[in-house]
Amino acid sequence: MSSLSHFTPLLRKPFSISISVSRREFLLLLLPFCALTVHHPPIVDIPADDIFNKPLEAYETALRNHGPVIGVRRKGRLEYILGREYTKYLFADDKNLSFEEGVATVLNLRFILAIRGGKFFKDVDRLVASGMIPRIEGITNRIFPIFMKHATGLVNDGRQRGEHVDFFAHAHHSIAESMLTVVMGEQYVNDQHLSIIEDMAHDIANMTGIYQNLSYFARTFPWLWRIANWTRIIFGTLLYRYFFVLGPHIWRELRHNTFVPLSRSEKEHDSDEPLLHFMGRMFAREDGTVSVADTLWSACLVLSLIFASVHQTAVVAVWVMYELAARPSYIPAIQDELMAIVEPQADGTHHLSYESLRNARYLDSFIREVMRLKGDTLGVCRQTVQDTPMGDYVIPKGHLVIPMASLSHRSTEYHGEDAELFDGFRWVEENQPAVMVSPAYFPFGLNRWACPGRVLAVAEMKMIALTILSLAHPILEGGKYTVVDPLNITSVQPAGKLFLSPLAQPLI
Ligand code: HEM
Repeated sequence: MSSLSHFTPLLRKPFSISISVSRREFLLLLLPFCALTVHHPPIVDIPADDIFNKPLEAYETALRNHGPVIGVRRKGRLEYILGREYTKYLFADDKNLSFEEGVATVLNLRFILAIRGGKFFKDVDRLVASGMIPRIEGITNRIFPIFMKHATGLVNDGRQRGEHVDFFAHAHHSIAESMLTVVMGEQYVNDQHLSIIEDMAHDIANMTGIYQNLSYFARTFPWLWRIANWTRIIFGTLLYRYFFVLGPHIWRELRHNTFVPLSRSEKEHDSDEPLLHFMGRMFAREDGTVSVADTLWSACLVLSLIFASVHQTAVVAVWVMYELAARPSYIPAIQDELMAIVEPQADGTHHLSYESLRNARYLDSFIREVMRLKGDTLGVCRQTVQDTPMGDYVIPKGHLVIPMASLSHRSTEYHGEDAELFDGFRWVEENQPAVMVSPAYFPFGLNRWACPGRVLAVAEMKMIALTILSLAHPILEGGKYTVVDPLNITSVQPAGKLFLSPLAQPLI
């Protein structure tokens, strides 16, 4: 019997977080004294085919049969998977379970932790949380016309060709242009820069292994695949295009201007300031200049921001549009809502401000329901930085720990008896917007490291959906789509032929 097992009944009770965490700390103190008898979680062998083709059933069955903490080997790595009851501990315990270590491991970016005192994630977080989100009103005003322009082009294109549209390319392109505008300013938006941003977002997605599950070679020889992939991307897109083409502009903006350091600046919320100038203020020295090292670092931060913001939002926007097309009965209420919130302008055009997007409650609820039920399995993760007690077990240091999202997102204890049922408007009266995370709903993560860009992400998804619905009716061939990578729902868009049937009279 485990020497820790006499604590087990206590840990199984539904303690408040503060009590349970202190118990876990107590257990940690005991660890050195009972190191010889600690129990590691059972290692469960799940065939690779099941992991990649039906992960939800495979992992849920394994957790049901072997307990709520199990070890599973995937792509040559031993990972620990948690059932619903332990998920909240994972998010609460920032000391033992590191977000930065975990994400760096999963994205194949461990070297980033060794640079600049390991401040990479904190800097990106600050950029988004302080440089973008406080300016969300101004940002929305600047980028809404971009979404409207591309939606009009897409619907016209679909009509002229009489064919289905590439909705992922549309979402990716619109978001990339928006981000280029927000990060560098309107004057830098041109076809060449846009194609670099788009290719970079795509390549980094590739580099981090997002499409790895889809390739037999990558799944079977992960190390060889990583080396080949990295070499191609670093010497191709990254150096040749990003650093040599966009790099000089970033250099000029940061090195040829002087900035009032953020600590002294009075205009904290200048809504028209490109993010690059916010970076200038963030890294400005006392004399207002930005050092060479900080300029190069800023170029890297821009790169990671492009990846974090473009790819995933585009993928989830596809999920939302495909679900709307697959469930057309929800569309009239969302179109009515659009008519109620849209702001007619003096020049005859229509605008959607951040405030009006916030009032799109039916669409917001629909987005939340899509994100809850689209089938997330192993999405967010942490890595143990020391041996970490979890229930009856101790998870050894240096391993990824991943909550099984479906067990929380579809839990009847959290969401009621009809938890599995898709009810697109269930959140309208509940007052739980799509950005509000909890142990019951964490597609944007939870607690300290919850996605800092989720307010912008949801606003962009709303702009993408509403601009299309104002012009056309989305129809999926056969009324269905297929899930391409069931293990990577959030990062790989579903497949299906989407047609946009133009409305007789555009709504806006
Ligand atoms: C639908 C789109 C998006 C989804 C589903 C998403 C999801 C996530 C998730 C799950 C995490 C990790 C949270 C955790 O482990 O607790 C994360 C982190 C992060 N996200 Fe997002 N995200 C989205 C869009 C965005 C956008 C638009 C931005 C930037 C404007 C952004 C910036 C970041 C950053 C910088 C982090 C790192 C964590 C931090 O710095 O605190 N994300 N996101």
